[in-house]
Amino acid sequence: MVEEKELDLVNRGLMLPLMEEFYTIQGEGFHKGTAAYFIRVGGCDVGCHWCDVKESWDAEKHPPTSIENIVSNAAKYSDTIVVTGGEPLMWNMEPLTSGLKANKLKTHIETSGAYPLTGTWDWVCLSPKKTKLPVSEVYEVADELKVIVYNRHDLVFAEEQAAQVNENCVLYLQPEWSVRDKVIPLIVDYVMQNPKWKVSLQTHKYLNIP
Ligand SMILES: C[S@@+](CC[C@H](N)C(=O)[O-])C[C@H]1O[C@@H](n2cnc3c(N)ncnc32)[C@H](O)[C@@H]1O
Ligand SMILES: Nc1nc2[nH]cc(C(=O)O)c2c(=O)[nH]1
Ligand code: SF4
Ligand SMILES: [Mg+2]
Repeated sequence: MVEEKELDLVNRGLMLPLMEEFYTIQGEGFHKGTAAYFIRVGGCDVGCHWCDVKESWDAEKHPPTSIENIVSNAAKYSDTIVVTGGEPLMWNMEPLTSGLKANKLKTHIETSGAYPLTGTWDWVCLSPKKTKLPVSEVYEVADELKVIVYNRHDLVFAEEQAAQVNENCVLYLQPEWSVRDKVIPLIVDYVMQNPKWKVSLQTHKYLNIP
């Protein structure tokens, strides 16, 4: 019975399968270098073969946690909260972001955009994936587009995705970590030839922080 009730609360976004939460420095994209509290929500079915957090995929491995607990923890650490996963938009983000906003916290999301947008966001980082493309409403609100480059074709994909975001969206190419030595030269050349793009690195991995 308890489990059924929890399932209902998770389905409504009042509890979330919480994988981990940690205070660190945003390593990637527009807000790189900014201290932020990360909330990593379990569950993802997008299936990127190079995903650096595959342990997040199975939501059932992560304990349903009440958003009151998540919010009160977050508020102790930072005024900037990054919600990531897993794919956070698999869940109803409205209760979590309402709670964060009630505490005057800035809400940022890292998402593949593969599910409809829920929640209230100060910053949306859209990282689209070929295996499960973003829904149109996420292209409309994205503040930054961050395309992961694993091979040359990802530069073609990046342009296709850039054609769909709003005009104020900041454009980033980020090397896939395991092939960084091979793709960084491609990205550097491409950005110099196409300066509407910027380079994003996973700087937390160079800094040896979470
Ligand atoms: C783990 S994902 C979680 C959020 C969401 N599922 C998404 O993909 O945007 C967080 C960010 O890390 C990026 N990422 C994941 N694995 C990576 C890797 N091996 N190299 C570079 N970036 C990676 C994703 O593209 C995304 O921008
Ligand atoms: N420091 C740090 N910055 C990040 N930016 C996006 C991350 C993510 O996994 O969503 C991430 C992460 O895992 N750590
Ligand atoms: S969408 Fe994000 S969490 Fe899901 S597999 Fe891809 S990188 Fe990993
Ligand atoms: Mg990460």
